[in-house]
Amino acid sequence: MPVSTAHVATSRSSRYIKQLISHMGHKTTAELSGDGRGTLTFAQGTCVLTPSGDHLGMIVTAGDAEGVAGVQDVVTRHLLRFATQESLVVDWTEPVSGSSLQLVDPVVGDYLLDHCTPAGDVLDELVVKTREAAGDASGMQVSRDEGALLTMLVRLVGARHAIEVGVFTGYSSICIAQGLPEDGRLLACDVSDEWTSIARDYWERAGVADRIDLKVGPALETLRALPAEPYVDIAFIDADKENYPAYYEEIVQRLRPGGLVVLDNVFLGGRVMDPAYQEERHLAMRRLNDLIATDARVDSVMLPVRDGVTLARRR
Ligand SMILES: C[S@@+](CC[C@H](N)C(=O)[O-])C[C@H]1O[C@@H](n2cnc3c(N)ncnc32)[C@H](O)[C@@H]1O
Repeated sequence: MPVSTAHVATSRSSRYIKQLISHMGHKTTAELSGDGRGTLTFAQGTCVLTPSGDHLGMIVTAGDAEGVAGVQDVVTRHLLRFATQESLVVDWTEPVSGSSLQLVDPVVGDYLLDHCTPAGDVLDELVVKTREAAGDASGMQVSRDEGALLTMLVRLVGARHAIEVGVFTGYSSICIAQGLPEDGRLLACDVSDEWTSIARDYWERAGVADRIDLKVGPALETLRALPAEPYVDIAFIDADKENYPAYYEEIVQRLRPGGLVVLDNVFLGGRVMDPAYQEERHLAMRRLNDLIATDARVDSVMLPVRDGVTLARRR
């Protein structure tokens, strides 16, 4: 389903959203949610309006490019009519389908892989081993730049207590553990004995096995059994997407002030922006991304690293 967005520079976004919702509510379905977002639903498609201090965010989706143009036209005309005290520039992006979004240009992707700290022999060998053992599923492994980012974040936070949800063959756990001090601990959660047996082998080879406690079983049960205290310095979530909101909730309440939760795949390959995708994992990720952006417990930023990485830092 084609999607198009516009960021309109203005300090009056909340006011415009209320005006649009109130005015268009006479002609179409118009809803204002508790966090100030507006949704206009037309026969051709929808427009979601998001308020911000310095701009109005708009996302239009429709069945085809013609429908997108129709919704853009109605919303733009009304918005410009309400903007009597300023001259707004409404510049829509070309419509693109969520599943065909090019999140990182391959040229940029290759260039940045060549410009971060080398991963080292053990991690390079683990990439090869994972490809042999897991075939197509090896795509679940974090990339070298994302691994370097994890090590960097662990060090920047000065972490001693880390949690990982989603171990697979252990690449990201090695990156996290390598950032910990000698007496640091990583609680690594996964349901698979098969994948984590490879992880154990490579943790040994990387010299970090003594810092990692592996817990095989549903991660939600493992997290719920942890002390309900703010002792966690950093957590990395990279497992079943349907459970992300529950993982986030269990972890955020255990983060110490300044502690960080890192969430992988928050774009779901671009599908999170495209309402044509309505499976449970799409709905869960959309819900969580919206929640984190307005969660008063954390400061957050979403990075276009690979498939999207959110950093949420406990206040
Ligand atoms: C995307 S992979 C993790 C990749 C890993 N971070 C890496 O860098 O190699 C997702 C992992 O989550 C695990 N997983 C899926 N559902 C789970 C659950 N309910 N609890 C714990 N782990 C789960 C899978 O077994 C899989 O190994």
